Amino acid sequence: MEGAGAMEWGPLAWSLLSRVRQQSPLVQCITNFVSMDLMANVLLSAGASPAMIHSLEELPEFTPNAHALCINVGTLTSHWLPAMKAAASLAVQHGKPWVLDPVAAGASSFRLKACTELVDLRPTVIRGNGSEIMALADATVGTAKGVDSAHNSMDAVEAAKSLALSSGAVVAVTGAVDIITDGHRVAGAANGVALLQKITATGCSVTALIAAFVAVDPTHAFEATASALSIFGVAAEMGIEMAKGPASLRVHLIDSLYGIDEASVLSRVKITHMK
Ligand SMILES: Nc1ncnc2c1ncn2[C@@H]1O[C@H](COP(=O)(O)OP(=O)(O)O)[C@@H](O)[C@H]1O
Ligand SMILES: Cc1ncsc1CCOP(=O)(O)O
Ligand SMILES: [Mg+2]
Repeated sequence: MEGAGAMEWGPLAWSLLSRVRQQSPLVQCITNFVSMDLMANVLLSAGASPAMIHSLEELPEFTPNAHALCINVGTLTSHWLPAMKAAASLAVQHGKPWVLDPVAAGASSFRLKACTELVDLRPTVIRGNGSEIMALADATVGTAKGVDSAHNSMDAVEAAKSLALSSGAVVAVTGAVDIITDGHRVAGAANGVALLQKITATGCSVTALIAAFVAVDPTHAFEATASALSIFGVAAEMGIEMAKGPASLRVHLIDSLYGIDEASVLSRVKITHMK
């Protein structure tokens, strides 16, 4: 697939979503207890095949067969960390893309150290909110507000670029405008609705959606990441037209992602190069 320099973003995002629907990539998710349900349903509604498999004993047989891996430290314990590291290493060893969600990276030194060690295992993409990306880039504890962001995504652009350059990953910062950078290029995806912040695990779920998009085009992680973020935002924009509040938005988000068509993608995707 061509990169976004040679293509419009709308057709590119539609092409990637179509490939997810056709290929139904197997996405292994090692994720927190809060997000498992929504994450699996978001992946299914986009056409991917989720598997929440995290036992250390199963990884050598399972991870090499997955098309992408998503690791999320939301409810991290010392018992889960070895499996996360082993899965990340297996993914890299077998040439599979993997995506890190450093939930509440700055909440404790244990969590920050774990996230830093995972970053050292070379994720393809890191997706977090503004506070998480700033904590990870600066290796600082205490600036976050638990799992929610105390910063705008725009506050974290320089931190994201620096983390991308030091880690080799594409870094995405979500917020009113989602920022995507490989350290050189910066794009902004302006889809989505503010009410997504009132549904737990929407950030986790969009990270898994990024894994599904990267699975079908691993050599264009920057474009795949921007496209996944924008498509998720478009589904939320369509969903909110039918929703009465967070609970019904959750339902309509899943329905909209399942039913989204080419015309909606082409008319609604709002991705722009910022640099
Ligand atoms: N103010 C906002 N306006 C529109 N969309 C938003 C806003 N804040 C967050 N989002 C969207 O909500 C989803 C979750 O992002 P975010 O809340 O930043 O992650 P997290 O749940 O990890 O903190 C993303 O799709 C993001 O684009
Ligand atoms: C509430 C909570 N606590 C630990 S993980 C988690 C879910 C966080 O989900 P998200 O980062 O998508 O808001
Ligand atoms: Mg999060």
